[in-house]
Amino acid sequence: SCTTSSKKAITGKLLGPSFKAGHLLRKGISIIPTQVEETDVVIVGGGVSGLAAARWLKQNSDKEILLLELEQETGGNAAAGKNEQTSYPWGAHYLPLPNNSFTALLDFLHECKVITGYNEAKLPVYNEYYLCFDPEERLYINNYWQEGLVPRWGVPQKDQQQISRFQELMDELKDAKGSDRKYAFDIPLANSSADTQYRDLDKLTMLEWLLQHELTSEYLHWYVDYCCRDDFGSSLENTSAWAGIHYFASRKAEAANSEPHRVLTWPEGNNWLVQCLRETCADSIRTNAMVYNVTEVNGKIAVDFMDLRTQKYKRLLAEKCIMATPQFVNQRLLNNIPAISAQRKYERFNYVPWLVANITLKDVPQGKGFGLCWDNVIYGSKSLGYVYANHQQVALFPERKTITFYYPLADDKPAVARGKAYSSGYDYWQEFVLHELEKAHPTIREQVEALDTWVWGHGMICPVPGFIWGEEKNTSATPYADKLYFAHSDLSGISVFEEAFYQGISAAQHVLNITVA
Ligand SMILES: Cc1cc2nc3c(=O)[nH]c(=O)nc-3n(C[C@H](O)[C@H](O)[C@H](O)COP(=O)(O)OP(=O)(O)OC[C@H]3O[C@@H](n4cnc5c(N)ncnc54)[C@H](O)[C@@H]3O)c2cc1C
Repeated sequence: SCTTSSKKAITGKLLGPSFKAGHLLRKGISIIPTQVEETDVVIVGGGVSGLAAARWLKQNSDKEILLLELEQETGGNAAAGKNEQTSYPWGAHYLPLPNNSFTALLDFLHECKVITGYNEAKLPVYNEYYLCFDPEERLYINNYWQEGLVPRWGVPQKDQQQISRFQELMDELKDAKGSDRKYAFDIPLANSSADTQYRDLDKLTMLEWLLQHELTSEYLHWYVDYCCRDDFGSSLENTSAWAGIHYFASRKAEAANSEPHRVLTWPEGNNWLVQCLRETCADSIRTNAMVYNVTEVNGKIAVDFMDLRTQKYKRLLAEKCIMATPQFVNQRLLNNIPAISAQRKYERFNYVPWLVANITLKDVPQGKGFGLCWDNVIYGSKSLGYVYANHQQVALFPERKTITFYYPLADDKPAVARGKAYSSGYDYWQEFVLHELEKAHPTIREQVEALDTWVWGHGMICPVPGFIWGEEKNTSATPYADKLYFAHSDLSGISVFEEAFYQGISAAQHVLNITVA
């Protein structure tokens, strides 16, 4: 924690990923450790991608592996916290029902009993405790809470018609296939059609695409912009149209006991899934291990790290290594492999900063209209509203409620937004969050007891036009010398659990020389 405050009797802290480590890595460490250990495979980074790679190697080989994670806990962006009443997410909070073609993910969900079995039609049966309970979503619009997030309350007829036309276009694109017979939009996105008819949409912004289709309604624009901010932290103006459409057209789930649009969620968000992944490889994980240099020594990969607990420097020598770290980190770690540092460019890897707050209240004030839901969004606000963490608890009427507020800092260029975010203290963020929430709940301040904030300086990769199917990302994902592999969600270009999981598994398959299906 950085600072604490008791302003207005609301207690709170400002938290975030290890800032000191980032500073050390930017400055550079040139120490060559004398303490050396050997292993078969090293995985750098213990987010979803690194953990998915470790699980796969454990289950499909007898290789000795070691996973090095900078923070005290694994999980990366899918971090979670806890108060006396409930667990809550600091990052990722839900997983949409996956496509049934993504069998590796279904197998994992079966393993951790999120899927309890399959019906006669081979459709997955989902555990009812993890399917988001009703009521799922509401939107505060024209001074009223309406059910669902698509704007309707007080929305003029002509706008509603445009919204319907947009939804019809998305439904068509959901079924569309390219000349290679692959879906135009699929998850993992690497399985999507290579047909230029679709991939060329990556050259446009989502706003340009809407305008090309004469979709001009401000209500529709707000809704699509909200969806881009929710999934990518970016706005209509800087999201690739391919990525924006992917949000609506890539999901084709079918379940035995659920509507396809429902989501899987837990009070602690996707950290629940992280714990399941972690259990499969716990004995191979070393936390508080800050990797600062990865290089090639006598045909092996040398991974140098500092043990943050003992301040000792160590080297691991491995046959193979998976970098499950984002490229803005790899950029600092791979400088001593000339073939990599000379060839790779990172300018187009843009990471949007995010602000997340967890707020404990006596009660969420009731406004006019539909009651408290899991996801509560405010029309016209640049925040994503809030998620109600107690929603998935089975206990009724908790004494205190906890809500998680999300805000992507998408208005400035990422580096500028990051600078501002790092230089703002706790009091600034407390006021910022309360001000946003007051747009729907004018009396909320009186209810708040604790308000903690978390700044993600590099929250999410932003799919700016030309990035997803561009050269730069492709080059960064290419393995080096059959020894060094890359597996972070930024190499998909969109930051979601499914892509991180896919990246981890496909790197692990490459390590084992298995051709990826
Ligand atoms: C606010 C927010 C909300 C989100 N909500 C959702 C959601 O609801 N649903 C969803 O599917 N996705 C969501 N996401 C995205 C999701 O969290 C990510 O896609 C996914 O968890 C990323 O996993 P990863 O392994 O690719 O990367 P990361 O989580 O970035 O993992 C990288 C790991 O590497 C470690 N590391 C970094 N540097 C070093 C070093 N030098 N040495 C050792 N280790 C190092 C980091 O500490 C980290 O643990 C959200 C993201 C954010 C920021």
